[in-house]
Amino acid sequence: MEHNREFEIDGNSNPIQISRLALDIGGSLIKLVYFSRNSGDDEDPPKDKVGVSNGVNGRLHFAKFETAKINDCLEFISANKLFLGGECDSGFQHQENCTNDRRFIKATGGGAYKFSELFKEKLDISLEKEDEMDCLVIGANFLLKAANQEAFTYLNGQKEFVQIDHNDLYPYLLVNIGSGVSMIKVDGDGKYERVSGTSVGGGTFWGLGKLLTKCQSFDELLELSHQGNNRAIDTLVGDIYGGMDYSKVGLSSTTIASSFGKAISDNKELEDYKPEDISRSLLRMISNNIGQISYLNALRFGLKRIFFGGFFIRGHSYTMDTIAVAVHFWSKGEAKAMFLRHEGFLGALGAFMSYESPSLDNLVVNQMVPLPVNASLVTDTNFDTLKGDLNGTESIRCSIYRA
Ligand SMILES: Nc1ncnc2c1ncn2[C@@H]1O[C@H](COP(=O)(O)OP(=O)(O)OP(=O)(O)O)[C@@H](O)[C@H]1O
Ligand SMILES: CC(C)(CO)[C@@H](O)C(=O)NCCC(=O)O
Repeated sequence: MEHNREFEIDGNSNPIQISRLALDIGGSLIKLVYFSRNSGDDEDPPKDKVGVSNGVNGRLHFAKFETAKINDCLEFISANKLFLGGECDSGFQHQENCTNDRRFIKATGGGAYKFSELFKEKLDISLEKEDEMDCLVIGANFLLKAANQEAFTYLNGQKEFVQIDHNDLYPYLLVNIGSGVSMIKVDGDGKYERVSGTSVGGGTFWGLGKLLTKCQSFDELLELSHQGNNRAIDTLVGDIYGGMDYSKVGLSSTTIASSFGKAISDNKELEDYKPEDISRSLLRMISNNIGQISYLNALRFGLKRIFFGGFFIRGHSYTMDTIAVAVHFWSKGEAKAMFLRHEGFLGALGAFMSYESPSLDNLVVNQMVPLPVNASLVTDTNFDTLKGDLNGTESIRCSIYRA
C-alpha cells in the first residue's frame, strides 16, 4: 500500500474503505474519480431532517493515467481494490458484508467501448457505459453548482475566482479540450447540444510537439514552452508591415500574422530552431485557434460565458492567457473565458454522479471543501505510474447521502 498515501491504514488502524469508482477513458488519458469513506469517528455522518444518519462522509479522489499505459491503470485499480465498491456499495454497508457478485464500474469516453473486453479479462469487471457528452455536462454543472472556487478567469497572469449564481448559470458554452475539442451549449441539467468541435486540440499539440521537438513527455513539452519565444518562428504583422501596426484593421505589429510563417522564409532546417520556440509557437497557435472558434460558437448562440475544461489546459498560465486573450480580443470584451479547477475530470465526475445505487434514490455529494494541502492543480510533477500524476494527490472532503 505504499503507492498512495490515501490508502494507508489511518491513525486508528481502520482501513480506509473505497467505494464507488468511475472512469473516463479518453484518447490520451484515463481519469479516475473514487470515493473513500472516512474510516471512523472523525466526523458525524450526514443526518436527515429527523436526525437519522442517512449518509457517509469521505473524500473524492482524483487520479489519471496515460491511456497508452492502461495496464498501469489496471494495476492501480487492482492493487488498491478500487472496484470493490461499485454495485456492492450502498455507501453504508461494509464491503466485507457485500454479497453481490456482479462487479461493474461506470465508465465513459471512447475507451469505455474500446477497452471493455480488457477490463473483463484482466479484472473481471464490466464497464457500464455512460455517454461522454452527458457526463461532461453533468460533471461541469455539478462542479459549477457544488464546488467552492471552481471557476476562475485568467487575465494578465491574474487568476480570479468567479462566484457562480446558481440561478443564473445557463446558458453557457462548455469547451472541453481533450485530444480533440468538443463545444457544448449547455442550457440546464441534461439539456445541452454539442454545437461544434475541432480536431485541432490537445492531441495535436502533444503529437506535433513530439514530432518537432523530440520531447518525451507532455510535461516536458509544456515546460519547454515557458522558455520559448514564438517570434522566432511566427510571422508577426510587424514582420510584414516593416515594423508598423496595421492599425486600420486593429492589428498591432506584435500580433501573429502567420503561425510558423517564418519557417518558409528563414531558409532554416528544423534543427536550426530551438525546441522551446517551437513548443511556444505550437501552444500559442492551438490555444489561439480554440479560443477563436469558441468565441465564434458563443456568438452563434449569444452566449456570454465560456467555460474551458479538458487536460490540455493543465492549469498552464500561458495556455489560459492565450485562450482568454483570444476570447477577449474577438469578442471585444463581451464574452468571458473561464477555467475550471477540475478541468480534466468533468467526464469522470459525471460518470461518478451517474451511479444509481438501489439503496440510494438520489445521490448528492455536498460539502465540497478543497483541501488546502495536496489540493493544488497547478503543481507540475512528473508522471508516477502508481500514483497517477499531477492530480493523483488531490482529494476533496465530501459527503454522500440519500436525498
Ligand atoms: N500526462 C499527460 N500525457 C498526455 N497528455 C497530456 C498529459 N497531461 C495533459 N495532457 C494533454 O491533455 C490532453 C488530453 O486531455 P483529456 O484527458 O481531457 O482528453 P481525452 O479524454 O484523453 O481526449 P478525448 O476526449 O478527445 O478522447 C492530451 O491530448 C494532452 O494535450
Ligand atoms: C471524438 C471525441 C468526442 C472523443 O472524446 C473528441 O476527441 C472530439 O470532440 N474531437 C473533435 C471532433 C470534431 O468535432 O471534429
